[in-house]
Amino acid sequence: MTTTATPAATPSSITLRRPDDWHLHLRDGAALAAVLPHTARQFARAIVMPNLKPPVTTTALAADYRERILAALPAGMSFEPLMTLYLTDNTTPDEIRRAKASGFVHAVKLYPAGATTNSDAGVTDLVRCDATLEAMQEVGMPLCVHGEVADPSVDVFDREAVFIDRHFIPLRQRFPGLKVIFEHITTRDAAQYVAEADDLVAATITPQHLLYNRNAIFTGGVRPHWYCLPILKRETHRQALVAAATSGNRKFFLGTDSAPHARGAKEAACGCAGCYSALHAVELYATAFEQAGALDKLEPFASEFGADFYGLPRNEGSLTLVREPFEVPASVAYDRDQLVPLAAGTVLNWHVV
Ligand SMILES: NC(=O)N[C@@H](CC(=O)O)C(=O)O
Ligand SMILES: [Zn+2]
Ligand SMILES: [Zn+2]
Repeated sequence: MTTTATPAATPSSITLRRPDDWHLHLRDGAALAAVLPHTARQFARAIVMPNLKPPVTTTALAADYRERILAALPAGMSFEPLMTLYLTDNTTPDEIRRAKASGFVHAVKLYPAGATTNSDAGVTDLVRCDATLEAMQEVGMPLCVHGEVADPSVDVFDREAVFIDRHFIPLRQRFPGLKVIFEHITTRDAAQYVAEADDLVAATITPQHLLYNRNAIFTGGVRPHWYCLPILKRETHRQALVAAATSGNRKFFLGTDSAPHARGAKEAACGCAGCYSALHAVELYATAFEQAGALDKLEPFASEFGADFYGLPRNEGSLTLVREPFEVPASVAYDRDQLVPLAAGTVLNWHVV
C-alpha cells in the first residue's frame, strides 16, 4: 500500500491493491443490473451468494447465473463473479465434483433452514450432508457458513455463539480437512473461535459489524436499514471484531454481505434482513480502520488474505481512496423502487476516486 502524507499523521490518500468482496448478494434481473456497477467500481471479484428464489443449487444453474451477471456488467467495467452452490439436504457428491471441475464454482454455502433471507431450502440437519461434505473435503471445495442456529428457543442475539458449540465444532471434528469460512461474524466468541482454530478456518467481517453496535437499530425509533442477520451485537463484540479485522491475522478478511432489499421491503411491518453496503463498501471499511488507527492493515484485509485463503492469485490493479468528506446518498434507484445504502446521509472521511 502506498500512502501520501499530509502535515498531520493521517495520509491524504491511500492506494490499495484492488480488493475483492468475499461475501456478496447480487440478486437477479433488474436488481442485479442496479447493484452490480457499485461493486465492480471497487472490487475485481466477489464470492456471489446463491440464495436466489429458487436457489442456485447446481453447477448448471450457477453457470446460467454467472452468464446473467456478466451480461449485466456495464461496458468498460471488469469484474469476475466467483460462483457458489446452495447446499441442501439433497446436494449430491457428484454435484460437488461437477462444481469443482467447472473452475467457476469456488465454494458451497450452508444456510441452516430458516436462519436468514431465502434460507427455506437450506439444510435441516447437517449430518444429512455427510457424504457431500466428505466429497468437498476430498476435492478441496470450501464451505461458507451462515453460522446461526435457527432454533426459535434461542435468543436472537445468542444464535451465533450457540451455533459454534452445536454445529461448528462437531463439523470440524467430523471433517478436519474441510476448508470452512465462518461468514459475517458478529461476536467475540466467533472471532476467538476462528483465531484459535487451525489454518483451514477463516472468517469474513462486514462493514456494519465493524462500525455499529445494536444501539444503531434502536436510535430514537426502529431503524430498519441497520437490521441484518446475524443481528448487530453489543459494543464489546464490535470491539472484538475491530481487533480481529485490524490484527493482521490472515484468517480475517473482507466480505461485505451487501444484501439489497428495496426500501419498501425494509420499511415494512415485517422488514427484510440485510444492509446495502456495496455502494461505498471500501469507504466504510476505511472509516472503520482509520477509527482504529490501523489504516495500514486495510490492504491485507481487503486485498490479500481472502485470495490467499481461497487459493486464488491476488489482483494486479489498484484502487485509490482520497481523504475528503463524502456524504452517503439518501437512496439510489433499484428495480422500480429505491435502495437505502448503509449510513445513508452521513459523512464519511474517505472517497474512492
Ligand atoms: N445478511 C442478511 O441479513 N441478509 C442476506 C442473507 C444472509 O447473508 O444471511 C440476504 O440475502 O438478504
Ligand atoms: Zn448470512
Ligand atoms: Zn449474506
